[in-house]
Amino acid sequence: MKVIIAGAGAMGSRFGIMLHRGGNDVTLVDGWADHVNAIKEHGLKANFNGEDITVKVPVMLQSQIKSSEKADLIILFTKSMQLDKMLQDIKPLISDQTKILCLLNGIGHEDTIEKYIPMKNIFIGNTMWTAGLVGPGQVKLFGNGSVELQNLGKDQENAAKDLAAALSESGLNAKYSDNIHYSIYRKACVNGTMNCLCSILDVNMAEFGATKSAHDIVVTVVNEFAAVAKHEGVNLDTAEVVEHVESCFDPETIGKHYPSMYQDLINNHRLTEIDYINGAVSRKGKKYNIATPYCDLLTQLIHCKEDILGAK
Ligand SMILES: NC(=O)C1=CN([C@@H]2O[C@H](COP(=O)(O)OP(=O)(O)OC[C@H]3O[C@@H](n4cnc5c(N)ncnc54)[C@H](OP(=O)(O)O)[C@@H]3O)[C@@H](O)[C@H]2O)C=CC1
Ligand SMILES: CC(C)(CO)C(=O)C(=O)O
Repeated sequence: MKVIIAGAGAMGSRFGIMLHRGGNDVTLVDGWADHVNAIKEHGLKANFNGEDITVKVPVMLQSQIKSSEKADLIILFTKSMQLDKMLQDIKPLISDQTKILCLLNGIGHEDTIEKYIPMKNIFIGNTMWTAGLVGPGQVKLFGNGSVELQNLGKDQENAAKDLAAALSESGLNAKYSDNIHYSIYRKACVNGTMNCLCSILDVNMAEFGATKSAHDIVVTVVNEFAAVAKHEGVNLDTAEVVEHVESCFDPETIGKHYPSMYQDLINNHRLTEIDYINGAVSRKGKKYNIATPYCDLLTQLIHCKEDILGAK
């Protein structure tokens, strides 16, 4: 399968490496010139579960895509703020058969994708895999994960199941979901707690989980997400979602991970995806007349931190 990874940062590199090792024809596309040049020159370097590996894969700078062979599958892995621009830039790689799979964190990305891609070719989902960028051309990958996905287009259920099976052949542990909007809200609850709180408190997920207030904060934030989701026809089982969120505290699995928002804001002084996570719940809360005080405050605190750190 010819796979393009559109957004080859930490997660795009993980998926690129795993799909390449699984025998697929993988090309990376990214907008960060130093990263692209490092991969071109030295290959993509990864510490993969403790083993140092180098993977030689083709890589293209997003601004320099001309015409090329069309992809069977494009996996979108930009940050939320970069998604629209990436979709504009990868047009030459898309045929009317190309499947587009979006695995970004956050709520509502289908609204952006639908502007560029016919519904029948759109697949959305989320992932519990983790990854960290060490520097240009270099990533650190540890732990296990999973992917859930579903088709947005009618009559594409078998295509979605085939796609999940193809990802699983490369070890990505992907499953078809028959209610992906539930799964996306459930994952957004993980990000709506872990990402902002670890960034504000300067801790990893296990360290946050070990605090006395962690459980109460998680329950309150999950309840705010659930109240908003209900207005959109998604009925979250809040007890199960809290349990799912708190499974991230385990230092034996992914607890030692610093969430992607921490990597952006604290390590790299980059703007965050907060407006697509807690910020999206705040906005929807106002629209539906639902109070979301924790999401409002967490969004404001992350924006304060962006200002303090001069994030760009
Ligand atoms: N990291 C994780 O563990 C997880 C992340 N996700 C989600 O996956 C999506 C992709 O996230 P992730 O892979 O972490 O993104 P990264 O921050 O690793 O990469 C995204 C893009 O940001 C730019 N960039 C990143 N770091 C730098 C830097 N230091 N200097 C200059 N540019 C930089 C690059 O593109 P450009 O130059 O075009 O800006 C890069 O392609 C997000 O929606 C995220 O929430 C989901 C699960 C886990
Ligand atoms: C790993 C996880 C689940 C932590 O919130 C994540 O999605 C991220 O880092 O953005």
